[in-house]
Amino acid sequence: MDKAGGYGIQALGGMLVEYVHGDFLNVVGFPLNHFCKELARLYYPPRPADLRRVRHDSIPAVDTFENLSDSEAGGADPGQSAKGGRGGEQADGDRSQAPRALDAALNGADSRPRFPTGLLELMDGFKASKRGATLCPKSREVGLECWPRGRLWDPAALLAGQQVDGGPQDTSCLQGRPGLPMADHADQAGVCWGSWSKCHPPPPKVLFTACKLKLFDVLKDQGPLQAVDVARKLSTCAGRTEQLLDVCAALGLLEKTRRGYSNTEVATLHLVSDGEHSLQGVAEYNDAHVWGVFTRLGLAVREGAEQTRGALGAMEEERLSQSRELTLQFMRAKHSLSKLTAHHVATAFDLSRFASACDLGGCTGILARELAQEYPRLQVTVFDLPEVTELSGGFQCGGRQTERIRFVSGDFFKDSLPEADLYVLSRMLQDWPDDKLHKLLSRISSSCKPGGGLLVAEAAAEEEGASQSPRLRTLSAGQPRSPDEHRRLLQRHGFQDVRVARAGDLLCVVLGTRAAP
Ligand SMILES: C[S@@+](CC[C@H](N)C(=O)[O-])C[C@H]1O[C@@H](n2cnc3c(N)ncnc32)[C@H](O)[C@@H]1O
Repeated sequence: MDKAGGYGIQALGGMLVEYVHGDFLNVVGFPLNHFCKELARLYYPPRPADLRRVRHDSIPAVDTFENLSDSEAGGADPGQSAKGGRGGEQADGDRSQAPRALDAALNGADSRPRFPTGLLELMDGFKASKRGATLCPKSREVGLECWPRGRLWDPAALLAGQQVDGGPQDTSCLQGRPGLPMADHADQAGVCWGSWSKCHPPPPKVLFTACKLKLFDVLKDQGPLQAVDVARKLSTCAGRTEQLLDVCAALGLLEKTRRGYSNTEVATLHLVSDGEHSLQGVAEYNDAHVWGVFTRLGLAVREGAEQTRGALGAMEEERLSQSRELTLQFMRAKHSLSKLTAHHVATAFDLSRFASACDLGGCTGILARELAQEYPRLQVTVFDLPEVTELSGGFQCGGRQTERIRFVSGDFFKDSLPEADLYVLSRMLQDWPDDKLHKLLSRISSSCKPGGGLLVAEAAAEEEGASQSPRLRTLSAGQPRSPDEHRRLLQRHGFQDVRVARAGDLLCVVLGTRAAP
């Protein structure tokens, strides 16, 4: 009986406690959070990237930590965390960030999941691939232990009309669309799909189909379930559903035990449609608008990438004005991906010297929100096409930092750019053909004041000289660039002191400072 209440909340006695309102550690008896905040005010804080999440196994409900932060965000947001941190180059440091960074670590706010590289490669895996690769990319990170077979995508072999191991011929059985063999999608150059077997549908398509059927939602709420029960709930064919479930299990998206199928961690986190970190939007968009383009690989090679893009009807952005539903689908895809990367981009460098930023093509404003959250003095403008900004309201989730974010409609090729100390281009450059890319960069360069900055975040391509996988880009008129190519691009447009950082597995972030003209 050495405890005030007769038991220790940090030990077995924690079982008696339903929830804690406030600071768990205060209840334990030592206000460690407060103590550390005070320490952080005295000393320079560690970078978020260097912090490890503090775990207390004896804490009865981890949720009790969620709202401890008195940081700018007004509480813990599962979207903010310390996994990324000022990732690349040494930031100069900003003392005003100190309590926040430490709060985040101590308060368990670093609940951002590890970057699901394997899953995204699975979703995007059909766009380009490594020749002869087994496509088992870093799969352990996300639980994608193995793919059904090796050498799934080999563009060179496809073009040569050779057979490719383990590929699908017909996914229609899984989609309930009888008699629509993949051969129907074969492009005009005669790309041979014939060797894909019905038992080994293309992994991305399996994933898209499972998402579309809401398979992961059903298992989240009611799993583990036997195949026949899943089929009943989805109103699908029992035999085909079992095959779909088995392939999902082989891909590491589901677990199969005697009790039935259940979601793996990666599925729970990223494939359940209402999850905070759901990538359903990406799956939905890729399935509806990207998959079909890949099947026109031969046309792309014969007539050029822009032709292939043209096969969709128009450039992606031009099509946005054609349908509100398409625009929303596009925004959902960018939004869900950006949620995973925005923090890495915002913290790749210390941007605290800038008072204002403009995210060009900022879409739903996820990066703007992260920037405003990370830099308490920063005013952020999201600049995007009118059809996008008009729908952006549906993606906002409040928070104090939104007062410092505004949305401006316009076309960055025609309209004057909003004034800002820092211009941001996230995932904007690699899809544009060179002429448009240079036009955009030169407009930014003219608007940017000396001493101002340009921050570019793009999917990281291999460094020049590294052994590069052969690529066939079927979708885009642009091209991925290596960090050095980005550096030269910015220098060419009047930016100096260009620094490069890696942000997560996916992105390369580049920051340049506008030289005096
Ligand atoms: C590939 S998305 C990138 C979205 C976001 N930056 C991200 O990192 O997820 C391209 C964005 O640029 C916008 N965009 C395309 N052309 C534009 C233009 N001419 N003027 C303004 N925004 C444009 C699109 O509406 C879209 O939101």
